[in-house]
Amino acid sequence: MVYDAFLLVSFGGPEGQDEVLPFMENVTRGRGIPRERLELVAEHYRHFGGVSPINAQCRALIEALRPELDLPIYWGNRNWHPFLADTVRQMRDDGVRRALAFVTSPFGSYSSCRQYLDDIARARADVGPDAPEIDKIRHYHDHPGYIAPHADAVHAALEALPSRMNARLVFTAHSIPTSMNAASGPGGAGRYEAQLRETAALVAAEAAPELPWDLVWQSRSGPPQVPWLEPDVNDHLEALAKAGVTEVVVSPIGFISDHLEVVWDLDVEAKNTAARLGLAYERAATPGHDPRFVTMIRQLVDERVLAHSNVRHALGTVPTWDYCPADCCVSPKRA
Ligand SMILES: CC1=C(CCC(=O)O)c2cc3nc(cc4[nH]c(cc5[nH]c(cc1n2)c(C)c5CCC(=O)O)c(CCC(=O)O)c4C)C(CCC(=O)O)=C3C
Ligand SMILES: [Fe+2]
Repeated sequence: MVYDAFLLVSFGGPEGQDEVLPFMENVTRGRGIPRERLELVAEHYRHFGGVSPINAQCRALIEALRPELDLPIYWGNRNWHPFLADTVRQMRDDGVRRALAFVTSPFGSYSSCRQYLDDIARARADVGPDAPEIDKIRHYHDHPGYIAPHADAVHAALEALPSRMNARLVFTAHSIPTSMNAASGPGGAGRYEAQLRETAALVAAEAAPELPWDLVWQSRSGPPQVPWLEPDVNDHLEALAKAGVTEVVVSPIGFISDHLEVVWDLDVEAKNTAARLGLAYERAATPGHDPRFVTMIRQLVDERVLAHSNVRHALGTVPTWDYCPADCCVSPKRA
């Protein structure tokens, strides 16, 4: 396949206090999120001057990608500037015909896959019939370029624990409604949790095969009567402390960078929970723009450009696919 541009697609985040509420409204539009939850999360952004770290992280990733890619690089977000529709319009004006899109989430599910596909489709429709074709790069939950930086980070965090006695690895990812998890993957195969479990197993095997580990969930939203994936990381820390664990490494394997859900929900909230319980706590880093992660993106581009080469880096067995079928990761509201 011939591509004439690379497109980074991300979540977006506010970059000042006056941008927090309009951003939050974009995120939650039509998603049934209670007003109190919205205000609570807005407060988290306010602690950082209303500036989410995510846009700077996207800019750093783009700079790291420039020497690796032979294609012009564009960037568009779901929820904040630069908005995807503006970027796709610019691509059209620049004469781009067919672009390859990399999404800043490695996993399936409506929130982490299909919603991005819908965003791309809507942006193209906004631009009109001469909008470029845009193909999304596959999931990369078990790519060596995703596993290795996480594993090194877990290793470094373990080294920072006071003794490594009675220590436990806690992997965490964004919680989603259980119905959304069930609808993840072709035919609704619960792929979100399955992929995350595989990522966790691979990172644990590479970083600390001798240690027990768990996969837990964070940043739950939505109305209380809707079931989301559990246990929550804070509840899990309580259970571990009760069971005699004294030291934990928390590894956010669900995320590629230290965005707000990492620097607030883990570095402030979960850390406070651990302190209250007397647990030694280290949070492992995310890939960010680690050179191996950047190389991974180049390899994923090559994989699609040289479709005949048949090289498909993967350490696990949960399959990945290039084009999501129509029944893949559908919104549970519409399912
Ligand atoms: C699976 C998943 C990922 C990982 C995949 C991916 O990376 O895409 C993710 C990432 C992110 N989520 C983010 C921020 C928010 N997510 C929210 C709300 C929600 N997230 C959900 C799921 C996910 N979210 C869901 C099911 C909701 C409920 C609303 C709905 O059904 O859609 C809300 C509203 C308040 C609240 O309800 O918490 C905010 C502000 C940011 C930016 C952080 C920054 O600014 O640094 C990032 C990277
Ligand atoms: Fe999908």
